[in-house]
Amino acid sequence: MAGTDARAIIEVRNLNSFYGQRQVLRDISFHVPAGKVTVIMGVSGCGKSTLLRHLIGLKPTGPGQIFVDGKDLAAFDSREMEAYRKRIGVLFQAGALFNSMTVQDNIAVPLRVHTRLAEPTISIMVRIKLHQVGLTRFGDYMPSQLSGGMRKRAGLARALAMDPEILFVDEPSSGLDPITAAGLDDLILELREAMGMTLIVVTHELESAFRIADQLIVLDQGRVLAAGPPESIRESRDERVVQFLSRRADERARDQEGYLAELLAAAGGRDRS
Ligand SMILES: Nc1ncnc2c1ncn2[C@@H]1O[C@H](COP(=O)(O)OP(=O)(O)OP(=O)(O)O)[C@@H](O)[C@H]1O
Repeated sequence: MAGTDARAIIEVRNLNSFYGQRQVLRDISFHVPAGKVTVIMGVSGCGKSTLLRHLIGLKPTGPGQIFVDGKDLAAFDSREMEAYRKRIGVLFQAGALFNSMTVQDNIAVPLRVHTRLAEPTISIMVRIKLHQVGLTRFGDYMPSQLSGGMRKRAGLARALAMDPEILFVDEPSSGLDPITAAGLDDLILELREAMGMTLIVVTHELESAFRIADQLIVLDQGRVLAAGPPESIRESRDERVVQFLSRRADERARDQEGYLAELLAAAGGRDRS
């Protein structure tokens, strides 16, 4: 298991996934070690977000299985699923904050929905989370008043509100400048160090992936291309892995929107000529 002796908290076994007739994940298998950072990476459209949706129980599995603490996620009854959802936190790509609420009210949402804690207790817990993500002074700000990096941190604070054992993070660095992105990576590592949290991070950012991962799962067209500790991926002689790593370096600054803009500019240029 990726060169680590940690217990597997999640095991994915021969998972396949479909949207209608279209297969997007093929025979995916890997372990998620407890208390470590597992990074799922790959180019856009390779199936990272779909895999994440399976792992958090938003998309039914099959064929194939996902085991949580040895128990098949597909066999969870509603009570077990609710218990699992309480054990996990999710930071979605866009942060998904409620724009009409202050940052502190956003963070309080899971506590108000899932617990019967009194308001003074909730207020203390919210302040702890704000402190944890470095936003102590920004509790009464509206999301629109925050920078992109601060919004991500606020989203992270909300994902941490219930003190999850497992935290899923979708594209932490997307839309952030490199320094802000590195700050978020440090925060992720701190959660592992200080809280012993299990983290599963989805990213297409090579640099960030290598900085934070204990284990890397590289997806390519819905299959696991390589899995293991970062050093074993970096040293891999598998031609497809080498190609993937070099291609990613070339494409670092070229996200989908940039690519589309280039195409449109090129088409515009042709029209004018
Ligand atoms: N709801 C859906 N219905 C149909 N096809 C979908 C749906 N969601 C994703 N897909 C397709 O499944 C494939 C995998 O998508 P997915 O979003 O999992 O990839 P990804 O690696 O997360 O991409 P990105 O980095 O761009 O988010 C893509 O071809 C996508 O078009």
